[in-house]
Amino acid sequence: MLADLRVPPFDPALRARVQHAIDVKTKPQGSLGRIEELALQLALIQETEAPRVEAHLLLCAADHGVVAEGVSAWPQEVTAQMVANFLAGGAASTVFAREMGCKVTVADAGVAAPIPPAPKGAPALRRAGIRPGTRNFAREDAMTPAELSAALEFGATLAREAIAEGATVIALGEMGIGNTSSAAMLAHKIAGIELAPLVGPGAGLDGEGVSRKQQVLERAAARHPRRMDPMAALAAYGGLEIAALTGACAAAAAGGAAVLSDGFIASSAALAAIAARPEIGPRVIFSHMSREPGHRLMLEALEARPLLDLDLRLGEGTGALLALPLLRAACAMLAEMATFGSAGVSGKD
Ligand SMILES: Cc1cc2ncn([C@H]3O[C@H](COP(=O)(O)O)[C@@H](O)[C@H]3O)c2cc1C
Ligand SMILES: O=C(O)c1cccnc1
Repeated sequence: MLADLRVPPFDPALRARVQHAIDVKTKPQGSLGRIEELALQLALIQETEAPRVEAHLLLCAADHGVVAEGVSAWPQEVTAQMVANFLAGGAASTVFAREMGCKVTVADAGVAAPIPPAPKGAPALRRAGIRPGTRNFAREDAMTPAELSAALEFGATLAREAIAEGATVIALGEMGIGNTSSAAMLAHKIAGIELAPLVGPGAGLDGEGVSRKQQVLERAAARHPRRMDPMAALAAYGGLEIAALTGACAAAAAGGAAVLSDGFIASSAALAAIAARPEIGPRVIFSHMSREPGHRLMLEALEARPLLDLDLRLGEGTGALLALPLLRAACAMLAEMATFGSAGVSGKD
């Protein structure tokens, strides 16, 4: 799926025009720092001098067979229960999405347990119908190549639908008990980062739990070569929700939308997409740096500078949602700020 996408380089003439438009605003050049960089990046991604933020969160959930090895502090059924909580609007991410005016698609990319009924009037749940959770990657590959393709395509479809409804920013959110284990394996095999510092507490393991997780992941890592192609790594160690987000990231980039990544797990999906197609990289904005220790290493490998550092360690797209006001401010700066000429301020335009 990723190999067929067209992701063109940015237009240098548009870059020069937008940079000039930013430089003649009534402020010392560069004084709005990363907000100026964001405005330029959004303009280049959206191919317009007037970028806008119409945000849509793709909240993909799935289960992980590797949870049988005791790698999470939480039981697997929490994934299904949290999906019901998303649909009811009571999770952190759905609260923040309402607050930020962000549309949400809740998607079951492969949840193992039955999802408790949602209240009347809840949004529809999108279902991939591929398989109820991955296989235990400590023993065998998590997915077959066909299951991986279906998960990538499922996420790509969600992104294309959101763009067709007007989204200009696609935010990545995930839920899946055990998915910090997948994310650590992906960073290890795709970016070549040492495994040990990528293994952290996730949703709340204690020191003993982290040691057990480390042993399980080291054993799992030995099943394959040290470095892997991103798609092979996704099939071997990925989650269905991570693969769906990889597909969504790639399709959003090809569709001219900005991708707003989230924490450790969402970033592993973006990492897989960028490793497969490096042209996607400049179209991804890394919203924040998670407290999960491996996230810093992953962002360094991607040469990415996150916008926020709020000690979040939740996922669900919460960091992406909290960064939306910065993207909106960047667009408003470009659209509404006066120039030295228009405001009669002594300057250089
Ligand atoms: C109630 C609850 C809500 C969550 N929302 C996101 N996560 C986060 O924690 C999980 C990953 O951590 P681990 O790999 O240690 O299981 C994922 O579901 C992630 O989205 C949650 C975790 C819990 C318990
Ligand atoms: O960084 C994240 O997104 C994260 C970290 C720990 C647990 N769940 C998610």
